[in-house]
Amino acid sequence: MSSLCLPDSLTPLLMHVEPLLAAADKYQLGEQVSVDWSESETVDIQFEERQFSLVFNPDGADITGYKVLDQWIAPYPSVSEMQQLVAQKPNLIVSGLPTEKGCIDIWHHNGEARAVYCHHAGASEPQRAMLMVALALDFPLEDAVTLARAHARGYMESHMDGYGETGWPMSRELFPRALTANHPEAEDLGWTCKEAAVEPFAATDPAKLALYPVVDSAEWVERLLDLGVATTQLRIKDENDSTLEAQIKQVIAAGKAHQAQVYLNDHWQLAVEHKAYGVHLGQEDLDTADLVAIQQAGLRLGLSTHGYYEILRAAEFSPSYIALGHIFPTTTKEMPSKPQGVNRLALYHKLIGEAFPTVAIGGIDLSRAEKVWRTGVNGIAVVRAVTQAEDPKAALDDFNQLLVRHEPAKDATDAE
Ligand SMILES: Cc1ncc(COP(=O)(O)OP(=O)(O)O)c(N)n1
Ligand SMILES: Cc1ncsc1CCOP(=O)(O)O
Ligand SMILES: [Mg+2]
Repeated sequence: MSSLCLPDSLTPLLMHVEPLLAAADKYQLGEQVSVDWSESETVDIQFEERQFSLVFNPDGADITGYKVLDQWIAPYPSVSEMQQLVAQKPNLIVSGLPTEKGCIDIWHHNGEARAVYCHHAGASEPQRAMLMVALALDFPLEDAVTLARAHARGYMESHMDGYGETGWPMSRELFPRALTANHPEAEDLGWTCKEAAVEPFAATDPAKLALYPVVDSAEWVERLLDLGVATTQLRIKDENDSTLEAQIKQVIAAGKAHQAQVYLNDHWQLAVEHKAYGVHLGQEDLDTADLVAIQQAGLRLGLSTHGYYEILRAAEFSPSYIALGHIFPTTTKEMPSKPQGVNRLALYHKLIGEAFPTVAIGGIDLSRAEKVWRTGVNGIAVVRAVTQAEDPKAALDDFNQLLVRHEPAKDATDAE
């Protein structure tokens, strides 16, 4: 159970908060949230042991908790000025800053500013309501900001032409775009990007993604390919492994011989050098890897994501697939984020739609595979379910029997 306590002055927002909590309940997106109000000046949110506050446009300089600036009077500050300010102030959220052609939301992430941008801001009260609700449901800040903008737009559209979404935002058109070098307006906006713009990556065959074992040796890759696995990944985390390059060359050759999709985790330079089928990279790698070199070499790219904003950011790079995780607790990798669960996964898959193939990963075994598959994802990536199976061949057979599409993927979010 978490709680959301509003100051008296914000109680009119309850008419927006309550339907959102009902939608979160319907789609089982988090714990129950109790709502209250008080004479405090701040919005107070408690989630398990974590307690924090939020204040909109405070007069005084010193408040604890997030400080949200969402009321703007011309002349507006410049985007670059706000980018620099937010980079210095971890608790500052710049919300709906008007720009020449739209509006921008900016927040702090690990010493820098991140942003989403769109052309129509939507309605401000639903935007505030979603920000608070998403935080109370324990979405990370970047997802709360992103959802808030999508909901503001959905609400506004539904009141203008009846075609928007007043419940939980789902369709991609409502969501803002992550501001990266690939956004055609980034430069005109004055937004400084670390990454370079990149062309779309080569396609992967989604039909071959269904079962996607991730393993830590060339021996395992070859064993799986011999057993008919169509997509796999070599994931060697030891940078000092003296056999790394030899194993990489071995799996690339084996993948070609079997006409299989063999991805390499992390080691993109060696992947480019030896002309691998594809590379899998994490969010942090996006800041350092040379995506242009990977794309120009014709390699496929899979990207890890852990929530709404990261999905929107990944989409900007037009990867070959988007991985969504971790879905369930896992002991294979230490995860900084929380398990997403199948219900959030269903929404992420729906958001991505047909734009990119999707792969779910993290804690998936045979007993959980069916409900993951029903979300409509194109692939299920597993480590222990195969590598620790008593009989890996039997495990592959069991997965393969399950991971078949008999009919068009049902939309799990429409299920009552
Ligand atoms: C299919 C797939 N999805 C996610 C990951 C995780 O990648 P990353 O976030 O880069 O973490 P490491 O695997 O490098 O620890 C993956 N490897 N494959
Ligand atoms: C590499 C990785 N990335 C997110 S979860 C994960 C590990 C998944 O392993 P398992 O299938 O054993 O839970
Ligand atoms: Mg990685």
